Amino acid sequence: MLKMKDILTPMHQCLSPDNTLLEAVELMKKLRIHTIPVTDATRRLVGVFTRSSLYSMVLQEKPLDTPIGPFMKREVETLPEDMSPDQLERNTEITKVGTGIVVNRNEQLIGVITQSHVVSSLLQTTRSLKEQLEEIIDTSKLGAIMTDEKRQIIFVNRKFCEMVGYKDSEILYKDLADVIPNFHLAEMEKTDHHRMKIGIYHAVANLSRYRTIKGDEGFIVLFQDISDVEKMAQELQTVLKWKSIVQTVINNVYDGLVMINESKAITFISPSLLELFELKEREVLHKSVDDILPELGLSKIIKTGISDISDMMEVKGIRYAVHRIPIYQRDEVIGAIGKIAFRGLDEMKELFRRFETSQTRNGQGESDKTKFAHFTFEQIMTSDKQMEKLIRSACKAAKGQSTILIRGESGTGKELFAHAIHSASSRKNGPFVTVNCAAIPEHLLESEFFGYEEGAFTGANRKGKIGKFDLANGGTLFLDEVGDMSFPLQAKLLRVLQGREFFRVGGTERIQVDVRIIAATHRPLEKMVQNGEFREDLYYRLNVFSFQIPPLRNRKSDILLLSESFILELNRLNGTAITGIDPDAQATMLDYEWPGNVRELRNVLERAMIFAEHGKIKREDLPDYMLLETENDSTDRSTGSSLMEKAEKSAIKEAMQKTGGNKTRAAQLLGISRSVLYEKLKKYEISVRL
Ligand SMILES: Nc1ncnc2c1ncn2[C@@H]1O[C@H](COP(=O)(O)OP(=O)(O)OP(=O)(O)O)[C@@H](O)[C@H]1O
Repeated sequence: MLKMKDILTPMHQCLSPDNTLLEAVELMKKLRIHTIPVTDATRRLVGVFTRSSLYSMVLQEKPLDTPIGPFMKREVETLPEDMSPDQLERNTEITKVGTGIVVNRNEQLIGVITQSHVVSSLLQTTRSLKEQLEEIIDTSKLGAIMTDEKRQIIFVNRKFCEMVGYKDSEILYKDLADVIPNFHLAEMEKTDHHRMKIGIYHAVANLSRYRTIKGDEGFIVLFQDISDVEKMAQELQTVLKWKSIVQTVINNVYDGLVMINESKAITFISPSLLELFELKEREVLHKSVDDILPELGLSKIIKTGISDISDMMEVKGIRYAVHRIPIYQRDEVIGAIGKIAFRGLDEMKELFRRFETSQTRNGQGESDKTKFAHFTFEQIMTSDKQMEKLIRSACKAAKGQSTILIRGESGTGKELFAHAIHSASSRKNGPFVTVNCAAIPEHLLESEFFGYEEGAFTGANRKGKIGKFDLANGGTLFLDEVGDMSFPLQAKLLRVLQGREFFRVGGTERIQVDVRIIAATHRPLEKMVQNGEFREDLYYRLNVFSFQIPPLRNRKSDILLLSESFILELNRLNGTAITGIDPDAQATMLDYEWPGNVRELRNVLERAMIFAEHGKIKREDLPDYMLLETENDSTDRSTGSSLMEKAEKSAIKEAMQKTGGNKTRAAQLLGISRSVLYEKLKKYEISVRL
């Protein structure tokens, strides 16, 4: 860029109009310029004495002492001294005069600018620009080459020489293809960036075209060395690999892990912990642990710097303990780790014990169980409208003294209802005694009900025994599986129900009792009455209030509601850490027919929870027969019932095999009652000797 101060020749000496021709020629010679400014006494410019002024004086043979005033040129092109470089450059391009006269604002002479000064200054600027550009290109991290129209290399920079391993003299004027054999112009032109290997370097090449002075087309190719980037990518891969290894280790070695920094912000949290507390990583990271998981009490470790173990705590029925450990750097606490244990807490038995004593367990021993009702209507969980109506009606019926008959498939909650009715009745403080009419051997049924007098039998029981009616005096007698009672006993029962009195086996004393009867059965009593298997009079005696509990398959919403509550209860009972059921498994459960109803649901969950151990129950944790049934069900619903029977048969066979033919245990395993198991064994002709 042209600058006034670089090209200006200051004029300390100049001419006045009175100076002679001789003085003018002498000054021209001395200053070696052809145009000399002429000023007045105040240095104001009045004209210029040029070579043409000199020629005309000589041609007119003016003597050497002639004053130059009349011969000087008066119209002078002047340049203001504060001209900007841009204006100066523009003026240089358009001016016709060889010497510019520079004046100040008062038209006083400052100096002159000659064309030769401008040219040499321009040359100098161009040269330094070229040098700067070459330096930039040469020190660039990009390899650069330039070819002429014949693909011959006419310029290379230092980085490119380094990449190809040649000196510039070995490359210049060589064909591009000879220097980089894998440089394929056609391919290069397809994309903006082309990855290629040059020597040991990984590079991205970028091609552009330019017009040579002759108007032909040459190329400029820039090569970006991405070896470092590649190396970084490889390192990143390794780091990522290690990250997943460490993550897997952390997830498996610890049940749950959370780390915080000195500002109590969460810096790491393991997936199992997120799942346990139903959190999302992005909502948790870098947030204060006091806001997200205050129950862990982790932040206090930052203050105390002393590690400790929490008491047993509980979330969603899953018990856990937190081992809080400070992280030290030199003597300073820079964070803390919370190690949460919730799987296999065997080693924490002591904590368990402490916890257990603070909880009231519902198992209170067999004898108590038979004497008191353990459930109330509040404990019957449902979100089903029909069930809710049923509960309301049963609640009302409970207030009276009438006999109540509860109907429903196996495992629907008939016994639960019986308990609840008793608990809601005026007899709630009296005994609640259960007799499973199907489980007592035929020949003992009578003595079970009515007891026997001392000496009625020989052997171990000769001391006598009071029967269930006696036991239930003042309370409720629950006759479960009443449809499975033998015909003769039905008559005896009817008599008691009518007269509220009976004789003990071997006794003569008439015993009177105040007992309310609640009976339950899954059997079709009406059909049995028709077939003469069940006494009609007993049927009417029992059927004063009758409640039909709908099967679980008809109250789908209860499947999930009950599951949720069973998971909580079973986590507590078995020390598992199940957080829920994943959507696939839920769909399977909703599809399934649940022949064993709520009892089967509980058993299926218990088994699945033991398989899954922690996290969510997955479809594969459910029993095979359920998967088989729901699979077949979804592929072909028209053959549903036969497939269900097939699945049921195989489940029963499996249970019988597993229990070595023990029907009580097999029925428990299947979640059905013994009498239902008998029926099914008969229906499917499954041999008891397996
Ligand atoms: N609505 C419910 N809410 C909570 N638990 C339930 C519910 N219904 C049933 N259960 C549970 O399911 C299991 C089976 O219930 P219950 O023994 O009362 O069924 P049942 O109809 O009497 O069976 P069976 O005819 O085989 O004797 C029990 O553990 C009971 O606590």
